[in-house]
This record gives sequence, structure tokens and C-alpha cells, in this order.
Amino acid sequence: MDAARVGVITFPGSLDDRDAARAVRLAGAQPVALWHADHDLQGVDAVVLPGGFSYGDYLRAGAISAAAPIMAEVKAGANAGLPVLGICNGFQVLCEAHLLPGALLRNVGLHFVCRDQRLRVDNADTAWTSDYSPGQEIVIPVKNADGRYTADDDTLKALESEGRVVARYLDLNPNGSLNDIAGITNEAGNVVGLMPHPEHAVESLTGPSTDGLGFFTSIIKRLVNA
Ligand SMILES: NC(=O)CC[C@H](N)C(=O)O
Repeated sequence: MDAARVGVITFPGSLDDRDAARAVRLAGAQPVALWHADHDLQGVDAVVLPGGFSYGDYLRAGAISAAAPIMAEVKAGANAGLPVLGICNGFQVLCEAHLLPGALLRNVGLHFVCRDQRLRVDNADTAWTSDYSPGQEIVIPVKNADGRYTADDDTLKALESEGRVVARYLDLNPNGSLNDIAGITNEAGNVVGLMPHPEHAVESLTGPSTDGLGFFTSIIKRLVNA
């Protein structure tokens, strides 16, 4: 089979699109550059919304990007089962686009927090986490100002009872996220939002570990076996 094609969307102000594309390539797939103003996904097999400060984080982080032309295609695709991963600012966009529930608020300390973070992968059944084992502990960087996951009580209960918390912060919670939530998935398990950055932990030369590569190898195995 030809290499899986994974789209990486660049919005004005995206920061980590090149690292995401590099992670896709290292994992064995072909990255496809997509632009926020595009009206089609070029037939990609999966989509990554990268980190950064899309549209300068104006209004709220991710709010303007959620209305970008390409997001109409991402929404239609996600609702039809297309695997979508939102990393940090991408997670913020997915919440603003209502592809994931809840919201990401300003960190409790009101500071931008940048450090290597220990996480536990609590759900290894999603399209993006199947290469991990349930409960696996990993270390990848976290770097954001608006990372405090919040949701109303009913949503939180549903996320917990349905096992939709994908990853949790271990040690110190960096931002005050409810239930130490670092990442969640939608009901179908094809859309995942993650606040820390797996694409910055794919090579030992430049990252704190290679623990992040699993998000990208997971999706590629899923696509190849589909
Ligand atoms: N690293 C990022 O993607 C930053 C996300 C976001 N703009 C924030 O500061 O919260």
C-alpha cells in the first residue's frame, strides 16, 4: 500500500506545523500541507491541527480558527470518522469547533508554562493512542498559556465514565485542568485533543524522549490495517 497521507493544517500563527509534519514522516507516513483557507482536504487519510497561536489567539485561543474555511471540511470529515488530532492550539480549535466538548481556559498560575511533563495514557483505544499500552507513562513537553481543561459536571462525568480521558498529568498539574486532564477523545474515538506536544518528543537528539512518536505510529498502523 502507498504511504498513508496525513494532512497538517497551517493557520496564520501556527507554530508547530513543521514539527508535526516531521513527526508524521518519522512515523512512516507522508505529510500533506493544508492551508486554513483551503476548501478541501486533498483526500488525506487523517488530519493534524498543530500547536501555535493561530490568528494570534485573538478573541479566545482557537476561536477564529474554528471558523476558517478548512474547518468545514474537517468537521464533515470528523463526523464521518476521519481521524483528527489537535495538539495544544489544535486542541483549543477542536473545542471551539465543538468537535470536542469543554474548553481550555487560562492556566491557573496565569503564566505560560513550558516544561517536560510526565503523563499517563489512560485510553489506548483511540485512533491516535493504540500503540501505547493502557496506563503507560510518557514524558513529552507542555507549553501553553491556556491549557486548563474545563467542562460542566455532566460532560466531565461522561468523559470519565466512558473512558474518554486519553491522558492525564502526573506529578504537578501544570495548569489546573479538571481531573488532571491532558487530553480527551470524542465518543467515536477518532478525534483526539491533547494539550502537551508529542511532535516535540520524536527524536532523542531534540526531545526529552521519543515517547511522542506513538501518537503518529498509532494512526499509521490504523490506516495501513484499515
Ligand atoms: N503551544 C501552543 O500551541 C500554544 C497554545 C496557545 N496559544 C496557548 O498559549 O495556550
